Amino acid sequence: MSREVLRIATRSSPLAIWQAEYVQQRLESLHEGLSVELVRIKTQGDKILDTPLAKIGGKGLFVKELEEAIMDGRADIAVHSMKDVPMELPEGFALPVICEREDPRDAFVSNHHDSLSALPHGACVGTSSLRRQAQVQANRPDLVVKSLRGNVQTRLGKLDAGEFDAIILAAAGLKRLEMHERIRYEMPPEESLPAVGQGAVGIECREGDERTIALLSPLSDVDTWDRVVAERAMNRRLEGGCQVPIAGFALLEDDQLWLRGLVAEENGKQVLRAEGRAPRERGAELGVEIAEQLLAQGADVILKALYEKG
Ligand SMILES: NCc1[nH]cc(CCC(=O)O)c1CC(=O)O
Repeated sequence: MSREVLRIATRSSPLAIWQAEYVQQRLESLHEGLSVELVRIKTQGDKILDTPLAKIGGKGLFVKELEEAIMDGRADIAVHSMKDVPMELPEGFALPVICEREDPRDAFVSNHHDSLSALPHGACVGTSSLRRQAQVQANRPDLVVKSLRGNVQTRLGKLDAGEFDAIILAAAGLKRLEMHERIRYEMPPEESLPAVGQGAVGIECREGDERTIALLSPLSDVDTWDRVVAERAMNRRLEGGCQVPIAGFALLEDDQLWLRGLVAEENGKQVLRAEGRAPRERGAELGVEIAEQLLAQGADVILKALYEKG
């Protein structure tokens, strides 16, 4: 009997490879006789490193080229950071599984300073995320935020070379790559509300590919799913691309979802916040409700101004 094969399309950054290998190992240990292979793809988003992501088409860029590999038969599934997955999938694709979430918080990384509040006046912080930038500037208007792109290793290298006094990265990436010791502290959600889907890995496949969906389904984590559904419903209602200063973070407490949302001006001058609770099976409605609270406070004006600026 020939071995059954499943191919995973993945970006070729170390973090993407870690995530793909995690899915590979889980699938192979769950399904005896299944052989899982990685198809590494160097996406435009990984190649163009000198331009802010927002200017070259946003994070959707990371996802699209993996979808093409599924469509033309080079791969059966794609493994993504949920943070990078656009709110609407193209026709013909499904995202049936979200795996258990790693630490969703942002991490403060610095060689000389303990925290954001301990940074000297006028210090330089590296991040390319408008969401992180806005929250840094809201807390510390005196700091200078400079663009920082590249994979996790590249970003740490720039910090070590002295280009920044501190940088902010996803804690999940550092923990997965066994670089926990670089984290000075995990920023509490009150200080840096995480991005929608941060720390969660999702698996995409062809719509209607029931054989693949059946193989994947044991990897699904229902708590993560319910949380990310609420966060993404909020983002969808805000029509937020990924390159906008929007944060959304849900927790489960006794089967109740608690969703916090934020929309900000990138200079941090205006920060809108909303939060609410709902039974876990009503995450989609809760997301819409929090988005509407933000819109009523003026989120639409902030977001429109951003899109017009381009
Ligand atoms: N924007 C790129 C990206 N996409 C996912 C992660 C981290 C891992 C995750 O959120 O699951 C990162 C790096 C970062 O934000 O520092």
